[in-house]
Amino acid sequence: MDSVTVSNKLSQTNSLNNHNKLPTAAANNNCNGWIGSPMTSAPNPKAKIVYGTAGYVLEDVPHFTDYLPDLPTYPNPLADNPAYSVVKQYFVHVDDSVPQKVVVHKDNERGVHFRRAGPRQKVYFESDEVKAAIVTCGGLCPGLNTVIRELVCSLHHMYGVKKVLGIEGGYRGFYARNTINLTPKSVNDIHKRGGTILGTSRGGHDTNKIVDSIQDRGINQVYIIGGDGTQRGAAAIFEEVRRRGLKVAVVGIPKTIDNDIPVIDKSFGFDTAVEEAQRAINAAHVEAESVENGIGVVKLMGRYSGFIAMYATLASRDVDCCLIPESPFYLEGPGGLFEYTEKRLKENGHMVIVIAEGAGQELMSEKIQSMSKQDASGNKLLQDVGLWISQEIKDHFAREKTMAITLKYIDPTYMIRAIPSNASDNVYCTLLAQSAIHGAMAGYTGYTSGLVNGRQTYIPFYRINESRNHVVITDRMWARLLSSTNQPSFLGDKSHNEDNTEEEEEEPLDQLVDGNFSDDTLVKKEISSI
Ligand SMILES: Nc1ncnc2c1ncn2[C@@H]1O[C@H](COP(=O)(O)OP(=O)(O)OP(=O)(O)O)[C@@H](O)[C@H]1O
Ligand SMILES: O=P(O)(O)OC[C@H]1O[C@](O)(CO)[C@@H](O)[C@@H]1O
Ligand SMILES: [Mg+2]
Repeated sequence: MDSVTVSNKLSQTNSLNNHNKLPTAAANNNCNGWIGSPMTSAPNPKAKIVYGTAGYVLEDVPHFTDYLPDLPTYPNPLADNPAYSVVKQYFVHVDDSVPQKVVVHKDNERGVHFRRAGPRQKVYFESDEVKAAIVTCGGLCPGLNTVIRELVCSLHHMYGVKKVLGIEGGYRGFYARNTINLTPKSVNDIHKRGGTILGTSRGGHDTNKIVDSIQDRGINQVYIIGGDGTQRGAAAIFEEVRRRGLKVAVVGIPKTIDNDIPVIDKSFGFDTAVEEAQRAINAAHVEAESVENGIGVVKLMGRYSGFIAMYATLASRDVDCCLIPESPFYLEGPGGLFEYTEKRLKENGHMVIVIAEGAGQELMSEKIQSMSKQDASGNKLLQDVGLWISQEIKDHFAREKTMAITLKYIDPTYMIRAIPSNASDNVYCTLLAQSAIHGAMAGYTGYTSGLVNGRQTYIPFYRINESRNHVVITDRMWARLLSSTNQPSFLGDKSHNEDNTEEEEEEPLDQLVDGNFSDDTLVKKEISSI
C-alpha cells in the first residue's frame, strides 16, 4: 500500500502499535490519524477504517491495544506445535485482508476488505492466563455442538488453554445459572448430537449483569454463538467491556439456519438444513404423485429470508412452486397461485409447493386478524402460513369444483433444525471456531468470525448488525429457480408488489456467481461510492 489513511481514534492508536502495523506504508506516510481521506467520512461512527491505494478500504476490528496500550505479548505456542510448525507461512501476515467483492472490472477501485483470520506470530495471552466462556443464544441450528466442541478442543490443543466454561441457557445464564467446566473429554462426541449441550434462550440480555458476571468470574475470552439478535447483544457486551477497560476478548460466531446474516458467504447449518429439507420434499412428492391431483405442501424455515426454501427447491427439482418472503404472491386471478395450481395438476397430475414460514404474511393478515405478538427477544411471531395456504387451496377447489384434489401438508421445520450438522458443516464449524480463537489470542475483540469469499475473516460487529441478508428476486439465482419450477413470477399484480419496488430498482448483484450471498444494499452503495 502506498498511501493509507486511518479514520477514527481507535485506529489512530492501533496504527502505532507493532502487532498491527497495518500498513507498512502507514508508517511511511506518517499515518497518525485524521489525515485527508479519499472518503469523506466513515460509514459508521464505530468504524475503524483504514484506507489504502486505489480505493482500498479495510473495515478493521478493534484490538486490545486500542484501549489498553501497554499489554505484553508472547510468542504464539503454535510455533512449537509439531502439527503446525511444519506448515509454510502458517502465521497470517499483518497486512492480509480479504476483499468483500471478488467480481470486479478493470477500472474498479479495490473496495472494502476485512481482516484475514488466522494465527498471528504474537499473542496477548499466556495459556494459563486464559479463562474462556462459551454461550449459545437464539434458536437451534445444526452445528452448534460442533462449534462448542471445536472451541474447547482447539483452545486446549492449540493454545494449551485448560479453563473453558460453558454458560447455560443463553445470555441470562451469565447471571442466573451456574457455569459448567468444558474439557476435550466432556465434549468429545457432542458434534454427533443436535441442539446445544449448553441450552439456549431468547430474551434475558442484560448487558451490565452479563459484564459483571464476566468480571466476577475472571473470564477474559467470551465466545458468543448466535444469530442477528445475539450479535447485537455481543456488540453491547463489547462496548461495556471496553468502557470498563477490561482485557476481555468478545467474539461472535454467527449462527442462523435462515442464512440471513449479511456479509458472510453463508451461515453454518444452512447446508445441513437444505439437505434435510430434501427428505420432506421427497415425502411430499411421493404422496402427491400417488394420488389423482395430489398436492404436497412443505413449510420450511425462513422468517424474513427464503434461502432454505430457494436452495431446497433448486436442489430437489420436484418442486413446482417456491414461495418466499421476498417475493410477494397472490392467490386469485390471472398469474395467481390458484390458476397455476390448476394448470400444473392438469399437465402433470400432481404438484409440490414449498413455502418459507415468512412468506405471505401480509396476505394472511388481510384475511386473518393479525396477532402481532412478539417472542422474548422482540422477534415477530409468525402465523402458520403452511396451514393457511393448504386450507386456502382446499377451499378454492371445493368452491370452484374444477377438480377433486388431495392435499398433504408437511411441516418439518423443527425436525430440520434439531439434527446434527452434516460433514461439510462440521468442517465449516471447525474452521469458524479455530478462526475465532486465533483472533482472540492475537488480541482482537469486538468481531464476528465469518467466511467471506471462501476465506475466514474478522468482521466488525456493526457490519453484521446493520442489515439483513435476503434473497434478491431480481438476481440470477431467483431467475434460475423460476426457470426450474416454471412458476409465475407474481409480478403481474402491482398491488401486491409495492413493497418490492425499491429492491427491484437496485442493480442486481452477482449473488452466488462468485460464491457470495451478500445482497446488502449498504455494501453496494459504499462500494460504488468509493
Ligand atoms: N438489540 C439487542 N441488544 C441486546 N441483546 C439482544 C438484542 N436483540 C436480541 N438480543 C438478545 O440476543 C439473544 C438472541 O436473540 P434472538 O432470540 O433474536 O435470536 P438470534 O440470535 O437472532 O438467533 P435466531 O434468530 O437465528 O434464532 C436473546 O437473548 C436476546 O435478548
Ligand atoms: O420457535 P423459535 O425457537 O422461536 O424459532 C423459530 C425461528 O427461529 C429461526 O429458526 C431462526 O431465526 C426462524 O427460522 C424461526 O422463525
Ligand atoms: Mg434472529
